[in-house]
Amino acid sequence: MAAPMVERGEDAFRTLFKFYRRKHPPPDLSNVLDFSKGIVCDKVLSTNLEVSAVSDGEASRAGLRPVRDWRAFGLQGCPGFIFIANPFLRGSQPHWLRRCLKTYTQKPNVCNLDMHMSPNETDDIWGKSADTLRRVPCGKKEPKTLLEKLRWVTLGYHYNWNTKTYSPEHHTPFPADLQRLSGLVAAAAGFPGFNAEAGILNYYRFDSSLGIHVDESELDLSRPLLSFCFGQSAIFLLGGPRREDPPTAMYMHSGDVMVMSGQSRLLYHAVPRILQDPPPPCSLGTSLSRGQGSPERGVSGEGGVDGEDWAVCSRYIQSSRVNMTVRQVLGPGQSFPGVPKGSAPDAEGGGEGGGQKRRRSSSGGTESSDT
Ligand SMILES: O=C(O)CCC(=O)C(=O)O
Ligand SMILES: [Fe+2]
Repeated sequence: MAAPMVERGEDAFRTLFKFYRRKHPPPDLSNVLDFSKGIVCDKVLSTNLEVSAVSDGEASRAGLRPVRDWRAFGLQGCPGFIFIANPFLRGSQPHWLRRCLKTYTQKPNVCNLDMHMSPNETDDIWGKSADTLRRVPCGKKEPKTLLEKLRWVTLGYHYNWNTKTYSPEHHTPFPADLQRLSGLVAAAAGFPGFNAEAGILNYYRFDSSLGIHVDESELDLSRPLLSFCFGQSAIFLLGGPRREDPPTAMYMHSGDVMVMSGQSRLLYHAVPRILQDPPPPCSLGTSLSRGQGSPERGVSGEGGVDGEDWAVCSRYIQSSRVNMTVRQVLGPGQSFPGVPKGSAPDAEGGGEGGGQKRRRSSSGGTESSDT
């Protein structure tokens, strides 16, 4: 069945969300835009980047190709929306994926499991899951590991899913490497001086989705929102400024990056589906693999992902998708209401000191039918 005709009407977004989420019969994906194929229709526009804003060396140290080689697109009717089709160097996605699974899951970062488990139980999610993930063959029924139960992690200014706010009291250092990566992508997109202050990492399984929402909790909405995806492909729906506006459906493949800025910063969006069999070209098989036989491209001197860690990452990602959204919360010189200027905590985070429905419930994050 073809995608339903979307009308400007109350339920246009909801109708398409349900259409793409449906399992039986599987939805017709022929209307889903695939930026990895380039400019395939007049809705897709080419976008110029600030090629000289990022040196090749800086890009390479963050695991990115030279900016002149990035393929960036815009969308008719969505000014400020930039889709960058996998700008990562071959072999650098495993590095970032391992950061999402092994490092950013550590305290003092906050995750959904903290809502109903003791700090002791959630203090080493990777360590408590790795052996099982390495050992148990795919398809074998075993109790879920903590990594498989993980739905979201927050970084920097920790998003409060209940009040939908950030606060100066709940802040921990933002990971310096992710801050650098975000600064480079933002600069290439025309936003020099981007200061990554908050991150929401979403961990999706095949039955997860992220409900229709708009990200408006940041105090300075003139700064872009960046989104990085790893793992299984997903369908992303980008709507309009009103909740009921009909959305455009697009694939997000592993390595793809989105920048939501300008008018598109406040567009409604959702992730109705994670795809089990990504359509070709499947970026998982090529760009996310460590590239057998080829030298590993390390990032910032981190070196490659060793075999033991890769066994865990690759097993996990066979049935998962990880998305990082990075936000600047405060504008330059801005402070939280009631907090005198200059008293905000250090958001730079010199080290690693270190919530789908985004119908955000108390536990927030992605929703899946098994939680
Ligand atoms: O997973 C995605 O691609 C979207 C995530 C998102 O919209 C969010 O975290 O606000
Ligand atoms: Fe969002």
